[in-house]
Amino acid sequence: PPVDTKWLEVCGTLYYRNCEVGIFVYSRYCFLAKEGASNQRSPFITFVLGGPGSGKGTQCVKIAETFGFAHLSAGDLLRKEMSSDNENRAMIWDIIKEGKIVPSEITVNLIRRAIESSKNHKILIDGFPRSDENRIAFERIVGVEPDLVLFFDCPEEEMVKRVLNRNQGRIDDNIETIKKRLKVFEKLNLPVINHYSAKGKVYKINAEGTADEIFEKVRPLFASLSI
Ligand SMILES: Nc1ncnc2c1ncn2[C@@H]1O[C@H](COP(=O)(O)OP(=O)(O)O)[C@@H](O)[C@H]1O
Ligand SMILES: Nc1ccn([C@@H]2O[C@H](COP(=O)(O)OP(=O)(O)O)[C@@H](O)[C@H]2O)c(=O)n1
Repeated sequence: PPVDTKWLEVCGTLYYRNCEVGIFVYSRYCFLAKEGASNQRSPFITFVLGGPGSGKGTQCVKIAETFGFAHLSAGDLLRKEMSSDNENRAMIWDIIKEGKIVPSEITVNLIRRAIESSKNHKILIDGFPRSDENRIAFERIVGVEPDLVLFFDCPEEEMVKRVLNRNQGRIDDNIETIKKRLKVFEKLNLPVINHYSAKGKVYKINAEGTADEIFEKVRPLFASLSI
């Protein structure tokens, strides 16, 4: 099992006082750690995709509330990184302002840490992967594939309208950046959806209508999962 250095120190100290006690405590620790590791359930991962403003975040909140999922938003993780003091903040700011895709290593590592620190094994990853490069980096770094991919299919005019009304003070919710984001979505994100469609993992939902109406189309899918 992974060794906790604090425990190693404790066992070392005990060992010097009384080697049998040290060995006993260490072997007991190893046994319990192994048991804990094998009891951990492997995560059930759902990628939630769709164009900017298609309603991914809104539906994720409802799924999380109703079905007990953890909601990890790639965009929120990047915005948090952008507003904290770190070496990547200026670069992330520039890329988001331009509607481009942040280097995969950065986003995947933020998601990996969020998955690791979540106690929930049912996880929604909202707004990721945005490109084949994102997808391949996730497979390499996190080492798993999604169990399910939700795709909110929404007409462009509706997405533009929603984003312009979002009113959250985001640097990318303006008409110039939205046009760029829509182009990036078509060029880089649709191939990811096609990749998972070919694997039979995509559940496509027409994202027109009210948020409640759309959730009624999402609900049966999650209600049918036995996880
Ligand atoms: N079905 C809907 N009809 C109208 N407005 C919506 C709908 N779903 C979400 N919105 C609003 O549109 C904006 C974008 O939704 P959001 O969930 O943030 O989309 P995304 O995460 O895909 O960018 C938000 O202001 C949200 O309140
Ligand atoms: N996997 C991701 C997700 C978001 N992003 C960046 O974050 C921006 C906002 O993403 P978001 O998912 O919060 O917003 P929407 O496109 O859903 O409105 C994107 O336009 C990208 O610039 C990224 O680079 N890589």
